[in-house]
Amino acid sequence: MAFSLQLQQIFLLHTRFCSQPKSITNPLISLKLPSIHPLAFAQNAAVSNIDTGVAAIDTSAEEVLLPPQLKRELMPKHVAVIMDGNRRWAKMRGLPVALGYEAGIRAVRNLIELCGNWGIRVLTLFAFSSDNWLRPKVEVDILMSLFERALNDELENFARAGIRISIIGDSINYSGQHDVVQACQTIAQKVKDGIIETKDINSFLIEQELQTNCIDFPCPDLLIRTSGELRLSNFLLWQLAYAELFFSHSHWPDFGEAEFLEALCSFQQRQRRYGRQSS
Ligand SMILES: CC(C)=CCC/C(C)=C/CC/C(C)=C/COP(=O)(O)OP(=O)(O)O
Repeated sequence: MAFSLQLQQIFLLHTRFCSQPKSITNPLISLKLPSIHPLAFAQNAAVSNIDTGVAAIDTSAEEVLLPPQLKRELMPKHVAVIMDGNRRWAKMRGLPVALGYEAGIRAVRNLIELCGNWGIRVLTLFAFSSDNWLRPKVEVDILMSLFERALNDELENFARAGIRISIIGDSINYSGQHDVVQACQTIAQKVKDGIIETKDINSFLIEQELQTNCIDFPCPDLLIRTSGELRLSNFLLWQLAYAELFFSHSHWPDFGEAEFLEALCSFQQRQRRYGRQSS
């Protein structure tokens, strides 16, 4: 219950600070508009999307100061992160789990700042999945109260910075499979109501019905998962179709600037072919 109040606040923030591109016909093109600078913070089992059309943090390409290892023209527009290893980080130090998540939240703050500084427009964080409800109640409660506190603490700062947060998911939790299922249900209903015909169904239409529809979000270019796990765990299943994957051995609370830089350098060395032949 307390958490839904937060969601309400987030959506208020969303309505107030988000500046949407006008006359969008192709969502991918719309996100390249230089006047729109979305930075996203996906919360939930998924996170969200932060969009800033606000001059105060308009990090248009020319103004962004990048570390020398990175090439501006090869920067990802959207980074998605599975923030694994908070409990293990705490256990390794003989600390309670809650302190692992608190350290994880500090790593989130740091990453948001780095993305803002380096001109990455959208950041999506996998914070709580449908499967996470199966964890001991005490751990779920800890996570929920930390989300609530972190969002309460940060909302004003985000608003001031013009950062827009979108919560992705079915109420609090998120499942990539569920997102595809709900998109199919919406489309089936439109066919039933005679709004579209079966032959109109294509990947663009499905994308539009996803909770992360590409009008607000370009699909992630880069997925980072920490803590050495090599799985997608039901995260952004459709949207990660052409994402480059980077797996870090660091536990999430230890994922800082050096680790992010390593992931971005690795990303910039990839040859992205989107299913085409190599050149
Ligand atoms: C406001 C906001 C977005 C906060 C984010 C807080 C945060 C770091 C959440 C991570 C949640 C989570 C279920 C991680 C996965 O495993 P695990 O880390 O619980 O444990 P593991 O060591 O068993 O992988």
